[in-house]
Parts: sequence; C-alpha cells; structure tokens
Amino acid sequence: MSSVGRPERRGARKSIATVSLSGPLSEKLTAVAAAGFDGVEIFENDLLGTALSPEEIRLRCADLGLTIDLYQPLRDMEAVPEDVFVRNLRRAERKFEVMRRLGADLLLVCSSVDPRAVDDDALAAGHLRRLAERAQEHGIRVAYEALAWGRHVHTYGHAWRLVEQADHPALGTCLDSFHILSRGSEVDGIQDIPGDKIFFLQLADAPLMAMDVLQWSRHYRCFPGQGGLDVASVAAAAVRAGYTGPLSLEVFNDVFRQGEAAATAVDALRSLLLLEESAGLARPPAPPVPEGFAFAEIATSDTEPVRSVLDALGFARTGRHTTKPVELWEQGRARVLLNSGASGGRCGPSLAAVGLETADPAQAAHRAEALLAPVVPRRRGAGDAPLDAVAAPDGTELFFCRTDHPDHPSWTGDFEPVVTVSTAGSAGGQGHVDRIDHVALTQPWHQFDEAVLFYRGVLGLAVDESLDLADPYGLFRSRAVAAPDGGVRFALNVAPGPGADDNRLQHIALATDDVLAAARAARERGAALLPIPANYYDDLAARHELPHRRIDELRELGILYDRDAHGEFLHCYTAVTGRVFFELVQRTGGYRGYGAQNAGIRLAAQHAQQHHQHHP
Ligand SMILES: O=C(O)c1ccc(O)c(O)c1
Ligand SMILES: [Mg+2]
Repeated sequence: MSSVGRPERRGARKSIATVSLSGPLSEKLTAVAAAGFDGVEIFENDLLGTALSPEEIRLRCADLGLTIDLYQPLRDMEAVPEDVFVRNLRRAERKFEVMRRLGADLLLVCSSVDPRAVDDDALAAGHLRRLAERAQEHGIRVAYEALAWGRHVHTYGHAWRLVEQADHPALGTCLDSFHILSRGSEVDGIQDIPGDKIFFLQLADAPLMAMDVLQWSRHYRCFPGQGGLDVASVAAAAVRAGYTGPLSLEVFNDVFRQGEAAATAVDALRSLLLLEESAGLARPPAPPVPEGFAFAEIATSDTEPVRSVLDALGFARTGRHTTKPVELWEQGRARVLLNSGASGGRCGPSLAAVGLETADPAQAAHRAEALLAPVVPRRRGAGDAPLDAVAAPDGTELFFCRTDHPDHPSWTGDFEPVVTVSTAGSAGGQGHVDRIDHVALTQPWHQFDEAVLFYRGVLGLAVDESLDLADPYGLFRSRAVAAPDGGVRFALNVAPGPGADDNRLQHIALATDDVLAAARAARERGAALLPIPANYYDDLAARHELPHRRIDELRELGILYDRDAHGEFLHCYTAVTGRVFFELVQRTGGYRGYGAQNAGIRLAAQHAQQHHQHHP
C-alpha cells in the first residue's frame, strides 16, 4: 500500500529500524514515511516509551503507507537451563500478543549473551524449534540473528546451522552486515543459505576502528557508504541466494540519535539507493563526474568588501546579469559570481553556490533528484538559459553547467559584458590565477557523514581518507572528495564547537603557477593576507631541506609549504570577510593533497585575527 503523493521508486522494498533515528516514535514514523521508505522495524524501546497503543501504532503506520516489517528484539532465549527456557517462552508469548496488536508477523531473536547459556548446538536448536512452534500458532515467524558478541553464537554461519538443525518453517535467519563484516567473516557462505530461509536483512556500515565490537556496534554504526565495510557485498550475496525481503537499515549511532529525524531519514534512504547501485541491484542515471568548476557564487548584501578582495587578487569584473543583481568576475579560467540579490547573508558574505562543468547537465540533475537531492526552485528571468540546480545537505546550491559549448545553452549568455579596468591595470583579469583548484565547505557537525556520502554519491567523486586536525578550540575533521583527474575537488570539514552558521567558514582556493608572484601582487594591491607566525618558518627549516632564501621568501609573504610523494604545495590565505575567504595555491609535480599539515596553523592564525578584530 502506498499513500498519495509518495514518489514511485522501483527496486527492493526499503525499511529502517526506528532505533536509527532521533525523537519520539510518532516523529520517527513521520520522518521515515516522508523520506520515502516502505517499512519500519519497530524497536522495543520505542514501543515501550510511547503513549500510543500497539493498535494506534499500527494505524499510524498504515496511514503513512508504512508496513511493520519486524519487531525487535527478543534476547537471551536459547541454550539456557530448562526452567529458564520455560520462563523465556512465557516472555515470548507476551511479545506475540504485542505483535498481534501491532499487526507485525516477524520477530527478531538475537543470539544469547546470557552467562547461563551453554555451548550446545543441539540444545540451542531444540529451543529455537520450540519457540518457532509457539510462534507459528500465532501466525508469527522468527528470524534468528547472530550478534557479533553472542556468548556462543557469533557468526552468521553458526546461526544458520542452528536454524537448519531446528528445521521448522516458522524459523529462519536474519543477516546483519555489521555483525558479519565486523568479525571479518567471508560473505561467500551467504549464498549457501536457501533464500527463503533468510527471513530478514539488516544493513549497517561502520568506520574501521580498533575497539570492542559491542561498543563499536552500539555507538559508531553508520549508513552504508559512510564507513569502511563492504555492505553492498552482503546485500548482493543475500539477493543472489534468493532473498526477496526488504533492505533494512539498523544503525545505532550517537550522532544520528541527536540529529534531526527528517534529515537523517533522507540521508538513510539515499545511502540505500547508492547501495543498490553498487550492489548491482538498481541503476539510477550514471554519475556526472564533473570536469571542472564553472563558477563559485558568493552571496552578500554588501558587495564592496568582496569586490576589493577580488580586485586585489587580480580578478576583473567582466559581466553583469541581464535580469538579476549578479556580477561576473573573471581571471584566467576562474569565475566568481557576486550576488547581492539573494536572501541569507546574515553573517556577511557567504558561498551560496558552485557551478560544475558536466557533459550532460540534465542527466546530472536527474541523478541528483533520483538520489533525493532537493531541486532548487528556478529564479530564471524570461530569456535566461536553463540551469539545473540541486541543494547539497549544507544548503550549498550545485548548478550543473555546460559553459560555452555550441551544443548547449550557456549560463554565460545571461551576462552582458562590462568593461572595467582593475587596479592591476589589466582589463579582463590577466593576473596569476588560472582556475578554481578546490572549494572548502564547513559542514554542520551532525551532517558530516551525510555530506561526504552526498558529494561522493550524487557527483560520482572519489573520497580521500578522513583526517583529524588540531584547531585551537578542538578537533577539526576533514575529508576531501575529488574527481579522478582533479578537475573538481571539495574539501569538506567539520568545525568543533556549537555549529552556528557564522562559525562555518567556506573558502575558494585559486590555482596559480606562481604563488609568490600572486601573493606579492595581491599585497601590493591592498589585499590583507593572513599573517603566519615566525615559529612556523623556524619549524619548516628544521623539517625540510629548503634553502634559507626560499624560507625567507615564504616567511615574508606568509606562504605555507607542504610536500607529498608527488610534489610540493605552496599556499596562502586572504583575510576572512563574513564566512568567506580565498586561498592561493600552487601545486607542483602532481601534489595531491590540500596542505592538511598546515590547517592547524591556518586555523590558529584565523582565530588570532578574529580575536584581534573584536579586541584590537
Ligand atoms: O546491540 C544489540 O543489542 C542489537 C540488537 C538487535 C540487533 O539486530 C542488533 O544488530 C544488535
Ligand atoms: Mg541487527
């Protein structure tokens, strides 16, 4: 059953355990339905904590178009002394009654952690059979799941052997990708289980960590594609075995428990859609693999401060939008739009949008929509070129562009040329900057994993490893996503501290092949470059064998230095205006990073500068 207005989406049915989301049960259910899921696993604590009766939950789910796919969990059932087992059966009877009222017919039983349980497969299988016999009398089926920390049963293979031995039609197994992959089990064995005996499939990822598996599971699970486990391989193996039930997310996560349920549910469903793609179970429109930045757009009610920075960096104002208060500034292949008509900008200038060069903008937008990215409402004037745009989770608008190609209308056609002479004396922006190297976006702290998965999945970018960098006021997490050829790169960061928007700095890094000349020219034209402490240069001399003269030049201009196996990286920063600043970067010899080594220095220098502005 599906209620009116929900998008039709093909592929497997998709469910989520209520434990994965924040808030009271009724809000979770609303969020799950609004995102577009088909069903839920009702977690026992959510039921115990709600004033809704089981009948009311059943009705609510039906109204929302959600099926109740599983009730869970029943714990510590099997392989215990007979008197304990008899009491367990009585407990189970109570749960069957709750399930009758809920209208749920699948019960999850996880492998026992009871210290009284014994390592006796025949006893365990006998108990599971007796439980299944009772369940069957109520029209209920039992799915038995191996917890990775179960006392005697902790692998899916062992759980399946017990189910096979118990040999009852109302008993099957539940596979959970976290329990399987966290123990490093081979997934090939899944195909030996008859598909109709896999009663349920739970999916969860987790970042690779060396820690106790129970703590890892209860606090750090994340949605598929956000961690380091090959969750798609489990789903693919189950489907190959003949499993036809729902793909269901079961994610215990400290951050999602605090986040906002509606946004988390969308993030969750997007992860399942991407998992279906990587498991070969569905084919959304192919990823665009952006070729470069068409532009970066800064929104500000007061254009003057940004204008003067752009001017000092060697940009020239080359165009004016024919219908909107937007200026086009250019230098080399780098383009910056300055929009004084957009809303927002409460915190001064902010990076509102990024244009991405793609071969097929319409297809890129279709993929983004298929992956639940909100389409940005068109604010087009009558004769404007069509622009396909979606919003990223952090609110940044992504425009899919095909600039100056005869086969496609170009957004640049909406601008009329203006002639200006920059202070550099050059019309048309003939400075040292060639193009946009990367864009750095600071994410709200609770949306970091969501953002990484969005930029990767929707845009088809590759993800670098996650880095923890020290900021004077906390740890600063950073992860880059980039096209294979480096034509488009995003540095995604999450800042420590309360996530007020004005703490979320964003920057545009501009590529030059001579950062020394670019910085010197910018300074001569009045740009305030971020001052870097002398201690940094003393350390640089100790760390790298650089000639003294070179270090003195870097010191004089406040240029930072890094090196990797491929080459060198030299970079410097402008002062912050509002939430935005610029970086000048020079890569040599195929350097691949972003100067992460120096991020802590930059952050400390920015804190010092802001402190100085507020307390001169
Ligand atoms: O952490 C747990 O107790 C727990 C319970 C039920 C599950 O399905 C599971 O994977 C873990
Ligand atoms: Mg589970």
